[in-house]
Amino acid sequence: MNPAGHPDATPYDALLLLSFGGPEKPEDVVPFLENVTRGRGIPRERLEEVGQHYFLFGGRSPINDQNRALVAALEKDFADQGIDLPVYFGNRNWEPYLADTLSAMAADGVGRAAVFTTSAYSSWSSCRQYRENLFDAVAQTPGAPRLDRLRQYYNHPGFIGPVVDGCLAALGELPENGDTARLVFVTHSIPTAMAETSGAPEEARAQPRGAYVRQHRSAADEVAARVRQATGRAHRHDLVYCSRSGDPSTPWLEPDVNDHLTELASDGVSMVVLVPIGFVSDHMEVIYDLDTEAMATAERLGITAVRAATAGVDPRFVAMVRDLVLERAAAERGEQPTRPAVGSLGAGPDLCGAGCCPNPRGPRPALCGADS
Ligand SMILES: CC1=C(CCC(=O)O)c2cc3nc(cc4[nH]c(cc5[nH]c(cc1n2)c(C)c5CCC(=O)O)c(CCC(=O)O)c4C)C(CCC(=O)O)=C3C
Ligand SMILES: [Fe+2]
Repeated sequence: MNPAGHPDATPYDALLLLSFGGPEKPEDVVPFLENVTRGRGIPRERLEEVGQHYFLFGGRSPINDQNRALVAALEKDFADQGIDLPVYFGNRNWEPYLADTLSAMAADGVGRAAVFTTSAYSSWSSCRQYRENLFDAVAQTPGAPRLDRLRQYYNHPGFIGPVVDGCLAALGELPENGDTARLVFVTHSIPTAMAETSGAPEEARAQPRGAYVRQHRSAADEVAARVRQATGRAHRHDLVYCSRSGDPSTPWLEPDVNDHLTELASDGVSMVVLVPIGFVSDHMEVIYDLDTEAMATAERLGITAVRAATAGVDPRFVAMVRDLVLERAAAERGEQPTRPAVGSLGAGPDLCGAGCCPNPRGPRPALCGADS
């Protein structure tokens, strides 16, 4: 608490919401895809296919609107709590670009900011890549603020709670309250080599499957256990993948959600809840890859499927962001804050471990690590 009795966000002057970005009109789609895939060796056919997903939705991804809604919810939450902290928004791949946001922060006199990313898990793609982008954007911005990326939150109760309620609501929409439904947890596939090297190197040696899969399993197990507690029924659950990209000859995490549904149908499963455990809002991977493609697969197979809600702007998720800011602020002041985490993996570190989640194309400087 500060002298006015409000929670103390010292030493921070601002919060930066950092996200992926998405196109907002048809003319944006191709340049957006070029931004995302520059130097990534993604085959032309895959790009054309993904472009079609965006055009199916009028060339507009919902992700930026969802992030603007999160910014507004955070501003209101901070105001209600008496926390005087402006909230900025920047993206890796589309407007508002991170570097432009940092310039605006510098112009506003922001000296130090906490950074919350809309990506909850460890891997190069979902964590270190964001930190590399932070390094690059700071390097090109005169007077850029000092930035502290907030810790991973895949196992924070403010994330798990809304996902559990999303599952319960989805079960309620199924016949017989979904009593025989399978919980199918879905996340973004990544190359298996990237999954294996995700997390800190010493962690990877102890647990060779990598932090990305381990963290998802932990979150999925925790959600399933809480659903069981609430319903009194044990639903079997699986972790599967969507949105595979890249060169078809490179192995990526499997099974794909559509293949898995086919497998479930042949095992006689007739009801499924799709749980987008890897995503925090209903962006294109959710509304196309799950709501459009996987739902069509389920229908073709005679499976009744419902998709569980993502955290979005659930008040517990918004409060989680506030708590992570205050927790880190306290730690930076030399205090020992409590660090909420559910499941067996514990709260992640404030600074990513040295050499964690290596870039498949070779080392690049990154902010917010023990070796930065
Ligand atoms: C782990 C992960 C997350 C979750 C964590 C996080 O959120 O960061 C995520 C999120 C997202 N991915 C998104 C969009 C795309 N991802 C692509 C390509 C790729 N994703 C990858 C991984 C991930 N991606 C990877 C390894 C590639 C291959 C290229 C590369 O090595 O980087 C491509 C290229 C076309 C294609 O799919 O091939 C697009 C268009 C959007 C925006 C959605 C919207 O617009 O609403 C979001 C939130
Ligand atoms: Fe992606």
